Amino acid sequence: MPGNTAPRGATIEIAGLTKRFGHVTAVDDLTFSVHPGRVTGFLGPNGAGKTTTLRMLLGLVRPTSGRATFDGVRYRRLSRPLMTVGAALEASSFHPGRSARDHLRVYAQAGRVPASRVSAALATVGLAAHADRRVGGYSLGMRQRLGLAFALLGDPGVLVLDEPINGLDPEGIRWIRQFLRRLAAEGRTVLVSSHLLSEVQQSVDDVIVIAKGRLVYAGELAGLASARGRAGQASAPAVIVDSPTRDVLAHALADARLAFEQTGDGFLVSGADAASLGHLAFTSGIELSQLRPATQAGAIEDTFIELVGEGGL
Ligand SMILES: Nc1ncnc2c1ncn2[C@@H]1O[C@H](COP(=O)(O)OP(=O)(O)OP(=O)(O)O)[C@@H](O)[C@H]1O
Repeated sequence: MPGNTAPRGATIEIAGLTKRFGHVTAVDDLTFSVHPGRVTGFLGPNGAGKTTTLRMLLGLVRPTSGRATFDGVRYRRLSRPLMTVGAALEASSFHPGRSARDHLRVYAQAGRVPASRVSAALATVGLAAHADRRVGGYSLGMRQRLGLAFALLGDPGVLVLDEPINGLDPEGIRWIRQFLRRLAAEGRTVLVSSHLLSEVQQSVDDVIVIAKGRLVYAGELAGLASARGRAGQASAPAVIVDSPTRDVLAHALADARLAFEQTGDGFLVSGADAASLGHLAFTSGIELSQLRPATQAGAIEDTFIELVGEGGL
C-alpha cells in the first residue's frame, strides 16, 4: 500500500435512497453515513438490497429517489473517480485469457492512473509473483485479491467492497481482515458488505444493517447488542462473573435474587452490571477471578439475527 502518504477518505452520505424495479422495492428510503478512518460493515441477508445500494453509490444504477455522495459529490461528478473511490463489486468479471497485469494496465490507462500504480497495487494485495499468469487459472481467493488490486489502482481514499471475504480460505480471511484495518488506519473510508456478521465482526468499527431494503441499525458494532430492545426484545445488562469459590458466589447471587446460569467461564448473570456485582462480592467477602460485561460476540450476533429477521422495524 501506498505507504505513509495515503489519501484521506471522504464521507459517504446516503440520503433517502430508494430503488424500485417494477413492483419490487429493492432499496427503501435508506439514510446513513460512512466515515473516514473506520471500517464499516454493510450487512443484511441475501436480497436485502446491499448490491443495489452499492451500485447506486457508484453511479451504475439510477436511484428512483434520494442521493448517494462522497463529500457531497455524486460518483458521476467526481473529476478523478478511480483516484477518489476504489470499488470491487464482482470477483468474476475478469477475462480468463488475460493476465492480472494486463487487466490493470488497461484500467489504469482508461482511468488516467500512472502506469507505475499497476505493479504497486498487485504487490499490495500479494499478487506480484502471479501478475503475468492468465486470470483463468486463478483460484477464487486470487481473483478476490485481483478485485482488490483494481480497487486500489488509483490509490483512492474510499474503498467500496462487495462481499470481499466470500469464498476465501482461512488464511485469506485473516489477510483481508488485517488489510481492511490497515486501510482504515491510514485514514481511508472502508465500506465492506457481507451477508454474514461473523465474517466481518473482527474487522469492523461500525455497522449498517439493512433488511428488505430498509435500515434497521446504523452505528458502532458494540452498540448492536443494546439495539436489541428495538427489535422488541428485553434489553437487560448481563455480566460474566467467576470466583475461586464458585459455590459461595452462587449462594450470594441467589440470595440477591439475581437470575444466573453457569457457563464455561463462570456465571452469566442477567439484570446486573459489573459495578453492582463487584459491590455484592465485596460486601459478601467473595474473591472474584473474573468480572466483565457479557455484551460480546454472542449478544451482538443474536441481535443481528433478530434485527434482520424482523425485516425492518
Ligand atoms: N435489475 C433488477 N431487476 C429486478 N429486481 C432486481 C434487480 N436487481 C436487484 N433486484 C431485486 O432487488 C432486491 C435486492 O437485491 P440486491 O442484489 O441488491 O440484494 P443483496 O442484499 O445484494 O443480496 P445478495 O447478497 O444476494 O446479492 C432483490 O429482491 C432482487 O431480486
